[in-house]
Amino acid sequence: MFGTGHRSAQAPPIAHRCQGVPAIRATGLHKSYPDVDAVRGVDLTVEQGETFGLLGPNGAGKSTIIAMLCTLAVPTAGHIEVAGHDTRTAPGPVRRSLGIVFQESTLDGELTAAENLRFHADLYAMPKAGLAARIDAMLDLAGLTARRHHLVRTFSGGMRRRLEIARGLLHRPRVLFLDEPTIGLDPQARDRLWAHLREVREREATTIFLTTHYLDEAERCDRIAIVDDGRIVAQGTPAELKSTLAADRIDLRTGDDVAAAVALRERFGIEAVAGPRGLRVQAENGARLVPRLCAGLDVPVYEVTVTRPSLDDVFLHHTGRHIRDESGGDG
Ligand SMILES: Nc1ncnc2c1ncn2[C@@H]1O[C@H](COP(=O)(O)OP(=O)(O)OP(=O)(O)O)[C@@H](O)[C@H]1O
Repeated sequence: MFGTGHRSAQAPPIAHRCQGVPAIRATGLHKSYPDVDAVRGVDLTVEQGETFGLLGPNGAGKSTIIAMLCTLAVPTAGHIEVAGHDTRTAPGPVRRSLGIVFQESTLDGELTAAENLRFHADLYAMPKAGLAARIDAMLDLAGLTARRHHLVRTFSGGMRRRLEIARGLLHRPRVLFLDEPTIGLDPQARDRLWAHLREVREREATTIFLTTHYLDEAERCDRIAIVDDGRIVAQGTPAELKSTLAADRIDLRTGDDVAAAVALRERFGIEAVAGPRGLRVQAENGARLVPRLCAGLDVPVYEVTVTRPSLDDVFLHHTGRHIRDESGGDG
């Protein structure tokens, strides 16, 4: 289990005290198993206070990357620093600097919410002074003050996840790692969890590093790395990544798609393909083009939709595949 922490339970969030050192710096990460090279040359830097997401389909290597960053897996090659500590030479300080929320719950259902937190405090040898107040604060952050004496086995999936986050934060880590934090939650519970993560970030000043295969969750991160087949294929803010794809998608429902396709080719030099609603074309500045397109077609146009590039388009651009086809995730 993770090592002991001897900071005062009342100390301010350490993220305020160590400006300048990246929360995470990983270079040349590789992880090979006998049958598969799960991670094949990953470099990433996460600044303090960022919410950073690894986006990728199932099997892309996200959990393996997070496991190496958390010292739970030893890299085959490469170098990692968490909060300035080397995971190979200083695993203890690294472990004290991080909190982890795994995909599978590791709470004890036969203990109450408060008992689960106290158990964690014992594991981390947190000092008794200020501990009760810290537990109160974490239960308040999780919205579970009224349920503090209830057995965890009576909690909903969302409540458990919030309690796990509270537990991960109890010892004031500099980085909170979350592996697929919303897996198994319904859309409302997912939304509530994201609101919760925003509050965590504001109140605790913690760097948040998460994995997801949901495009809408990746959109909520400050920066993301898109992972496929053990490699990072693109990295940046969601807006930056989407801006690298110039073309918008325009879907047209017309009175005569064949005639419209001919007119688009002859008058605008645009090749249309069959789309879900009729015709689909790709073009820069779709919103500006639409009035000209409609005026230039001799057939009735019943419906036009312009869609800006999505992170799925970015994934498609870099890998030739849709992320949601493989993950069953949303769009
Ligand atoms: N302990 C292990 N032994 C052997 N192969 C493994 C091990 N852990 C992961 N792998 C393999 O490494 C590859 C990457 O798996 P990983 O779990 O990191 O992907 P992921 O992106 O997190 O996917 P998921 O979202 O399904 O967890 C997969 O091919 C997986 O089968």
